[in-house]
Amino acid sequence: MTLKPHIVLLPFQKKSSGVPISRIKWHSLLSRTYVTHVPPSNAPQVARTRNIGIIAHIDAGKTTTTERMLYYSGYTRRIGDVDDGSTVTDFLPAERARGITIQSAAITFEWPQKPSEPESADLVESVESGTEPKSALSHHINLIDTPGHADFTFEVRRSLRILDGAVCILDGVAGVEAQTEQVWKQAGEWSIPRIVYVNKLDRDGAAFGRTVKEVASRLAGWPAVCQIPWWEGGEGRFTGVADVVNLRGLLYPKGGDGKVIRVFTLQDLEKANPKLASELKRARIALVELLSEHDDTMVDTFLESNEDHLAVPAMAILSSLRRCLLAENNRVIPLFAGASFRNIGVQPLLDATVNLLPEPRERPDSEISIGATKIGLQDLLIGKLVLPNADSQASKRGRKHSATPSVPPAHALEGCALAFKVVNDVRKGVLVYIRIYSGSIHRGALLYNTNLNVSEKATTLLRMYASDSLPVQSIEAGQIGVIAGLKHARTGDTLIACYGSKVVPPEPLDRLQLRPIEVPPPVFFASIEPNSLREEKDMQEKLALLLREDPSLHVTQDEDTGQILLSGMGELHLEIARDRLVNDLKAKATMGQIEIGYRETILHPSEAMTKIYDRETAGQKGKAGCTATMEPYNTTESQSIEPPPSPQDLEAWSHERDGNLVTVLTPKIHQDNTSHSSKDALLSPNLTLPDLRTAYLNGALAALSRGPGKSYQVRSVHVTLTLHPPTHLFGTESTISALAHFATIAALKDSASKGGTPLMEPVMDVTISVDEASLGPVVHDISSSRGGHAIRTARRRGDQTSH
Ligand SMILES: Nc1nc2c(ncn2[C@@H]2O[C@H](COP(=O)(O)OP(=O)(O)OP(=O)(O)O)[C@@H](O)[C@H]2O)c(=O)[nH]1
Repeated sequence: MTLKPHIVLLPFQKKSSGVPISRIKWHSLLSRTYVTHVPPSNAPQVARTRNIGIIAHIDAGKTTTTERMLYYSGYTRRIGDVDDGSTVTDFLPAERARGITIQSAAITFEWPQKPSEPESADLVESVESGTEPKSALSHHINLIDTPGHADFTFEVRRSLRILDGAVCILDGVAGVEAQTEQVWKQAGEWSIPRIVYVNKLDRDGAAFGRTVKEVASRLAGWPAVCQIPWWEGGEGRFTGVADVVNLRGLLYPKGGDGKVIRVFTLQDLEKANPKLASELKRARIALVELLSEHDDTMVDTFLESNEDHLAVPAMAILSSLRRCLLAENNRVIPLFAGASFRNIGVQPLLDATVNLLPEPRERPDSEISIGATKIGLQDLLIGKLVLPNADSQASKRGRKHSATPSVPPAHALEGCALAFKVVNDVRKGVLVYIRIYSGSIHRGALLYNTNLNVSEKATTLLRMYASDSLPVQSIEAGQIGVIAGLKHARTGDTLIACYGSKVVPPEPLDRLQLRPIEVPPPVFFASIEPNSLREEKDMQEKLALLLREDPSLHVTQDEDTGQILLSGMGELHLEIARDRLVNDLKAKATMGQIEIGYRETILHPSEAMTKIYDRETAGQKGKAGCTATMEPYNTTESQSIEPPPSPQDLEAWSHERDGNLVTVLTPKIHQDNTSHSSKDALLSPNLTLPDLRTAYLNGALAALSRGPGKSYQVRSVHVTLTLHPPTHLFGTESTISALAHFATIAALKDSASKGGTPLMEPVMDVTISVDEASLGPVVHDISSSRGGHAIRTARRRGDQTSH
């Protein structure tokens, strides 16, 4: 089979050296005319959609690469520059001022550019039958540019969960860096297929071979080298790439914008640059060998090609790479080369994202939860879920328990989306970025927020092009879009649309939540004060908006001083939050010094402290009680800690949160709501056992949020709350929660009276990678001036750095 590249080779030109060189314009095929037409479709097809993220260490060149992508796709007419603050994606003033990406920006563009003439049916058929690469047809790319700084890890995680694939950019000089390993691991947690782009190969000290080795050792995979760098004269200037899949050289004329590329076939290359040609052949052999180890079809193709590595068709290699990349537990990492700043290598990278990374339907079913039940969304839609009624909220709403299990009315679900980002736009107001996981969301649809239990109307739907937007009528499954004007939705909320615009979806769809992201506890805080009393309300509103945008920020109020405290993940995180609040949202407020979020703990176990509530409220008799005991709890040994031994008729339930363990002990409740020791109904009719546990847990957590010493959060304690029938009966959820709160505070005070509440400061385990020569000074610096301890130094395999 001969591979027809989706580029037109212009007639050979003879250079003075006599070497034939073909000259192409990337995607110039798009100007061809065709006879048969595909009917135009308004909704972009899911198969032609890629939801792609760019992940990397800070400064690896994510924004620079994104700017080139936008330029080559025709979205921008000039190339934006990070260094003069003229990029499209880093559009926040703070991002432009600092030259770093803070918020992920979602941008949509077409790659290759949509042709002026409709695509021919022949071409579509060739792509569908696998004789032409997918990149021969225009695709809809939703690109998320993510921040690289460690303080914005949460922002990266939030973007990662909605991606179908990712491009990991490496700095060709620095290689695989600490944050690269981190984000790589995080992307792995969501099983996101990833390709690697080695950038900055134009810089002095760039080492492609070493970077490939680091990909193998530090990202724990098998690098499938799809391109090798083309250095002028073998070691000089970086001038292009040799394409291992298609066996050709792509030379970028110096100083150009990268749109014109000279293509060399292998035969051309053998004459023009024999060294590169032989490297290219060796790389091809290695690629075919690697794929054969992971993909049986490649073994067959290799045998059919008379065991000639060079004769294996390019399309077979592309398909094999794709199969490996999409396989469960994949370890093959396709690797590309370039220098985005010099406009080298970006178009082939775009082709690779289309050809290798999956479309939304090729991803595993998205995990959802309905109460404590976890299931795939598609499984829910095809009726695989049967919920036991104990888990249902029926009892909460005063409905009687029913013996028959309930099947969720999945057919009522019109659309299900995740709000993955909230941004306040100066002109357009609050924009909520959503990814649709099922069905579609139409303009005017009533959306039920299952996290907040509120409904709101999607009056305006938009497709975003960085800071520009285009109104649309609907957003379909697999797509990313924006809803403007929502008043409540926060980052991470699940939004549900039901047929018939029901205000509350039928049970249990009202509790359907797409897998949430754990928000890590904050470690730094600062006070925020309005400049005058009149500004307080406005500041509070703007803080609320900031929290909708970024759930890793927390706002609390000191009960004694009334001071408002803003806490976050790091100093930079809080500084940026202040910039957003004061400069962008124009709140008239001042932020105090950034301080460390200490924690309080206890040293001794407490006595059992019981609190009883026995009173008539609104004509109803109520009686409830709770006993709390507390003991030190070592989180590092949490695996080995078992729930405390409980008497035979008691049942233990434990929950760990922010380094504390809360155990709730209740009698074993029989089906008829009685227990072993009593024939009376144990729980009031409006209360289920899960409700009771949640109420206890909330009460205990509220008590632990403020220590008795210096009002810092309490950590490393184990609270045990016990419900004793028949004393502790008939409370409502809020009285039970309040009792658990008071009982826990009493236990905390009792422990504190025995040995005080020592303060704990956050300690981080940090891995520092340095070259061997700098090891001594760095260790000295850490221990002498920064009070740190180097726990271990080790040499990375196959690399000159120690950590
Ligand atoms: N020499 C060279 N410099 C590059 C290249 N790509 C990016 N840079 C420079 O590297 C610096 C960082 O580039 P960015 O694109 O902002 O990197 P980033 O990964 O988006 O950075 P953050 O958003 O802060 O995480 C800028 O000064 C770029 O001009 C390249 O291919 N070659």
